Amino acid sequence: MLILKHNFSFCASHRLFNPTFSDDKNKEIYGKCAGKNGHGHNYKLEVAITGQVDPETSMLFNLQDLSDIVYENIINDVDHKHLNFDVLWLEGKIPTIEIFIEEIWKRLDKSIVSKQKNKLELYSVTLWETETNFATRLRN
Ligand SMILES: Nc1nc2c(c(=O)[nH]1)N=C([C@H](O)[C@H](O)COP(=O)(O)OP(=O)(O)OP(=O)(O)O)CN2
Repeated sequence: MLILKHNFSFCASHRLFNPTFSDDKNKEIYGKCAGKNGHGHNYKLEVAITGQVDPETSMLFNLQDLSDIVYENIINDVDHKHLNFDVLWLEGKIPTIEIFIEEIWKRLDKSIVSKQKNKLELYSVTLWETETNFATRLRN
């Protein structure tokens, strides 16, 4: 099995805050991440795809095309944005790494499947919020 990967980075701010909780409860659950004006992260994103290598092109998928898909569907929407206010597809959600990566997965899975050839499919998405806090979403 071959997995082809491309890495991306972007900057965004967010606030971990549940509007149905009191300020004290938000502070208790999210700690400093509940701060009124939010805080920023230098996010890193790894996108991995799998499929068969096309014998004519010797490529599983052109990495430039993968990069274009990720920019169009994710990076252009979130880079230098506040995730709680500026991103339509995160509206009404608490932008924890768990929720953020799931929404990224859904968008990329849809766009990669729609260009499917050679059994191409999204294999995994890994999102780093900090050097030490990160999550991986694998296909179920
Ligand atoms: N389950 C989750 N826990 C936490 C999330 C999350 O999205 N899901 N997010 C955060 C904060 O947004 C952020 O990641 C924490 O940053 P920081 O405290 O700076 O964390 P570091 O590990 O980089 O720094 P330490 O110095 O090691 O604390 C928190 N939790």
